[in-house]
Amino acid sequence: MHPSARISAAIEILEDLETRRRPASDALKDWGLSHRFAGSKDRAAIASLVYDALRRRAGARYLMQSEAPRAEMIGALALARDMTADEVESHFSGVGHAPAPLTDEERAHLRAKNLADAPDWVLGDYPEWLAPHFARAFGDEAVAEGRALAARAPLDLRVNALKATRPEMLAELAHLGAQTCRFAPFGLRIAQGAAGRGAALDAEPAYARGMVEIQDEGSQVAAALCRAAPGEKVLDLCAGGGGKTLALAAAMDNQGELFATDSDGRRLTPIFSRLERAGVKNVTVRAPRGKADPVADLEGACDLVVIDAPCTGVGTWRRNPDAKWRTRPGALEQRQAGQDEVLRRGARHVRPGGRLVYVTCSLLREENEDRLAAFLGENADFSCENAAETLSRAGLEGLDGAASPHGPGLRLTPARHDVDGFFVALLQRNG
Ligand SMILES: C[S@@+](CC[C@H](N)C(=O)[O-])C[C@H]1O[C@@H](n2cnc3c(N)ncnc32)[C@H](O)[C@@H]1O
Repeated sequence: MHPSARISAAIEILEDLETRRRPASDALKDWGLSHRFAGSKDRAAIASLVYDALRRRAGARYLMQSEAPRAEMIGALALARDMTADEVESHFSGVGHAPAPLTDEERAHLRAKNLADAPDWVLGDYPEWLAPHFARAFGDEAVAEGRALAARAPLDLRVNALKATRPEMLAELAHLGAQTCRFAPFGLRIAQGAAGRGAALDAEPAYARGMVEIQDEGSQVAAALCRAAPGEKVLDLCAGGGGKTLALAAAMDNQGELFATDSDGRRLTPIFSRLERAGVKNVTVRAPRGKADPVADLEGACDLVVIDAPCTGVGTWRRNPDAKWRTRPGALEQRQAGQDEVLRRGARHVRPGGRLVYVTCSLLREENEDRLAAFLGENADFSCENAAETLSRAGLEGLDGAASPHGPGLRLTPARHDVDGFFVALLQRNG
């Protein structure tokens, strides 16, 4: 397909999102099914255009003074792709499958490119309703953090220490431009290609054999901060598809016991094949059965309980820009209640002297420091390590600027650390 025809297709998909209010991945899939002539390169390029438009939706709408999908696309080409007004116009020729030429009004807004008086939520490209929450979390850095969350993410891999070493995998994946990550001890990073095209990892033998896993560097650091050690009894209470479980098992060198469960059994489905592929032997998956607690026997018995809590996922917007517009204000309150509940549940399974780790991929205080403070207020037998202690115990002293300014706990952000946003707090149950 001609690049202009891809832009037309992306506008069509943005219109579909607007009218049917459904996830971008569903709309893209349906578009592919009904346009079978489009090859994989076309589909990837169209998806990248749609996601770029979602990343810069607030800025594009403000720039173009319109919420129309076509205006979003024009604005996004200027803001996310740095196209000049002439370049944008060259795609909107109306010839063949290209979108119709710009109207005088569209041309005027595009050429003025005026964001000078835009509010912070437009400059940072986050939903208006989140503006007070961003200001509360980041103060003067709200725009910078929003902008970093609106950027494209690189592809991060974790070398599976059960099967390979980082130097081996660095050499194995050199042709993809792999580099060592800045903070994660087993991390490799592969930059995105032009126009957001990622590396074809599925075709790599190292990936097929479980020597590397896809995992954002922030998530890898969160797992490393847990200090899971060989021989320990560990519970991963919100294991989902097993991203953290695999990292914890590798840190334990397959020794000791690691229990993985989740309140939603369907979410555990991918974990079985992932464990197999990664050569993990010390994990027992406990899927929920009816109302019975599948880990009731572990109460008061675990050296370490990891709570990778359900959250709004604000920290993952770089990879999932659709989510920032789909999350509604009510979701935040709902998440907070879920987080309090899962913290209470997790605490019961920690042995005296054991550790409880609270992790979210959110950056909002309401889901992080506030939940931690509420938990500590109700549970005098737990105390929270300070950030410097947590970093030095995990051998991650180099992680500058990670101490949360709002209380104990650590905050990794895309603007400061160039990783997905995460919050991590290490709690100790007094002996
Ligand atoms: C952030 S996701 C987990 C991601 C996963 N740990 C990973 O690294 O791939 C949060 C998970 O918590 C689960 N969850 C929500 N409430 C829960 C509860 N009360 N007990 C256990 N799991 C819960 C959700 O079903 C969801 O799968």
